[in-house]
Amino acid sequence: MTDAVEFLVPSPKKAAWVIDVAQGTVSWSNPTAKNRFGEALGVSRDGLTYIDRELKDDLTQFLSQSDKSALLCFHWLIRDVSNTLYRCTASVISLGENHHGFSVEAYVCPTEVSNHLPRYYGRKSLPESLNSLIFMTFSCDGERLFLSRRAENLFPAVQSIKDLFAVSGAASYFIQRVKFDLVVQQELRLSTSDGVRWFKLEAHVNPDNGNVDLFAQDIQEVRDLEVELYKWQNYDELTHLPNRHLLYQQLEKAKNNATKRNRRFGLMYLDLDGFKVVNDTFGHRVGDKLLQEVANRIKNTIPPRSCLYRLGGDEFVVVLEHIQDIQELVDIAAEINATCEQTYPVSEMEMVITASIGIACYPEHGEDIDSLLKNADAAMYRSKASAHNGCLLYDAGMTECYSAYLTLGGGLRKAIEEGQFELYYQPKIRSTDEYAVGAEALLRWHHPEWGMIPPDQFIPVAEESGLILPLGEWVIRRACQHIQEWQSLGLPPINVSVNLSGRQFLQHDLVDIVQGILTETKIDPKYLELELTESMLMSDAHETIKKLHAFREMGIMLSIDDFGTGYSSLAYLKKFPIQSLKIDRSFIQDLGVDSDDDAIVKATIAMAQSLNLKVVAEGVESRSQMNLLTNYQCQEVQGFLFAKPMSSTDFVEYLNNRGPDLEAFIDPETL
Ligand SMILES: Nc1nc2c(ncn2[C@@H]2O[C@H](COP(=O)(O)O[C@H]3[C@@H](O)[C@H](n4cnc5c(=O)[nH]c(N)nc54)O[C@@H]3COP(=O)(O)O)[C@@H](O)[C@H]2O)c(=O)[nH]1
Repeated sequence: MTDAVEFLVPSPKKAAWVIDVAQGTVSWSNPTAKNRFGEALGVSRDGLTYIDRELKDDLTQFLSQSDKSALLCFHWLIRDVSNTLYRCTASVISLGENHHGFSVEAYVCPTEVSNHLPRYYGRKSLPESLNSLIFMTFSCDGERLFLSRRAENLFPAVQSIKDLFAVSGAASYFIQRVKFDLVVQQELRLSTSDGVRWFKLEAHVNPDNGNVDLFAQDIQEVRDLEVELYKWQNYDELTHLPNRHLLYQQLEKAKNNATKRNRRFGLMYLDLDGFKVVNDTFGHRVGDKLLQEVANRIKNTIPPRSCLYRLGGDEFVVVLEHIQDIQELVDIAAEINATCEQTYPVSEMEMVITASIGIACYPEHGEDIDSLLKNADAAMYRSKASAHNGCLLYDAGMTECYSAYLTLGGGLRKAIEEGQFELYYQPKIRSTDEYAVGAEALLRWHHPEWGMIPPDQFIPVAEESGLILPLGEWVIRRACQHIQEWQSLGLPPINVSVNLSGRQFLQHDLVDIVQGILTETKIDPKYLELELTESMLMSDAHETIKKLHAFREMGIMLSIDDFGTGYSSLAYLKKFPIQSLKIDRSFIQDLGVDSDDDAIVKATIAMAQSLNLKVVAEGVESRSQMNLLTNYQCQEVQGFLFAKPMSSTDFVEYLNNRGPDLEAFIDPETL
């Protein structure tokens, strides 16, 4: 190696070699070049490394045409042993008298550049392909020397390299790095004539003249896609709230902070009460709108520095850091409950929805994220089971109860197959003579291990899983079989009502199923009554009315259950072919105590009578309630004052004692 060559080689880390053009050989190469490029430098023969024939011809031609005293460069592409593309920059050097060669260095080459870079660009005008790239040259002081056509269009006002950058701090840092490292790749925001955009920059200091060659690749679209992808992975599309993925990340951070600083943080699990019914009856569009409204309301209720997440469906989680004591969490949850239950104007309706909340606090209720979430969920479930629109703080006893809930779904399927269900009957009492003139069929599950499970607990699970369809069909069939059995025992033929669930009512072949059961059990349809809820009627009104008329044409009685708790008004009910309505027991509870309830009950009875509807009051527990209802001219009552729900056998006995005389029997349809 000559002294000149040694002087030219900048750093042992950089691949560098020398080409003797006349011989067509690599006359010297440093270890980096040998290791990195191996045979790509040239083919070894007789102790010499011969360069590619075509390259030799090009270099020879280049030498013959150029002024060898000028610092000219020649460029070509080469791949290293791992197939990475490099750009070779060769400068003319003297290898002796009238004997010239090239000193070569290689730089990693961005793919886009590699596709366009011509074999030679020296100092001649840039070829078309390079003009379509964003390529710029600046002097070592940062002054603009050259801009390709595309760069010119994007950065027309650029005089100095600094003018390119959207953030001046980023400019100084980038320029410093280029001066120090000579080759820099970085993604930065540049100010273009189209506004600020993201670019991938690759800058090289040209070893021949110290100028900075800058290739820029517009990656704004890639960045936009990355942002979209991030949003898609971490945010809920409907409510724009962060999702489960971000929740786990924040919980980990909250836990680490709390552990380090010996602090608490709280977690609330929220689930909307009866949201499924809203979806089933009003459709998903209304359901979605309601979810957005609820999410906004909760977000505006929780304190700053807490965050609301949507887990999916109607489930939300609130994470509250910097909590002083657990009572603070309970107070915030109560506040959420209070704001949630205010009406929501959705699709020209005033909708009501409440939330059940379970609370867990770190570290008291779990030392890891999964346990905390599980325990808050268990508390939420417990809260929902005891009353809607409530909140409960986790305690250890809830876990057992919760696992029972989770296994209910699997148990239900088996229970249907193994006949663990039974229908109980609660009499409906005629106010004038207090005889039982009807009954409501109420489902009971005798679980082999857990004993009697109340319907409030398993009906929602059955709805969720779809098992309500076979179960609901079983209920109608069993009730009709009992009606038939009781009549064959010579008892007065009374009317029996069966509860329909929302999902069951939407079943497309429900009318056919009921018709099939009536044919099978041979009972007169007028003794069967279907109890619907207000929300069921609000769904697809046209389909609903069609279905209700089909039932009426069959002779089946129709009634509205839990009247007053839903969305409809008596005037609205006029549209439907129903015969009776049942005032919800929440209005009966405080009769004679809360004058508002008295007023509502009185007005409902009066209006129902004017519409020719029979009124049944449910949940009558005391004589004073009964007296008031009789005064208000309520035709029928149902409640523990007279009888709790009982098995069919007990009901037969009850009817024998309390049922109307056959001779004095009044046909329910005439009531
Ligand atoms: N889709 C179906 N739903 C059903 C079916 N069977 C029952 N259910 C629904 O489950 C809810 C709870 O029912 P249950 O535990 O049977 O409670 C009923 C009565 O026991 C109770 N009741 C009656 N009188 C009183 C009283 O004086 N006080 C008091 N605290 N409770 C009383 O009310 C329930 C009957 O309510 P309702 O149906 O609104 O008339 C309940 O919503 C059932 O509808 C089924 O087969 N399918």
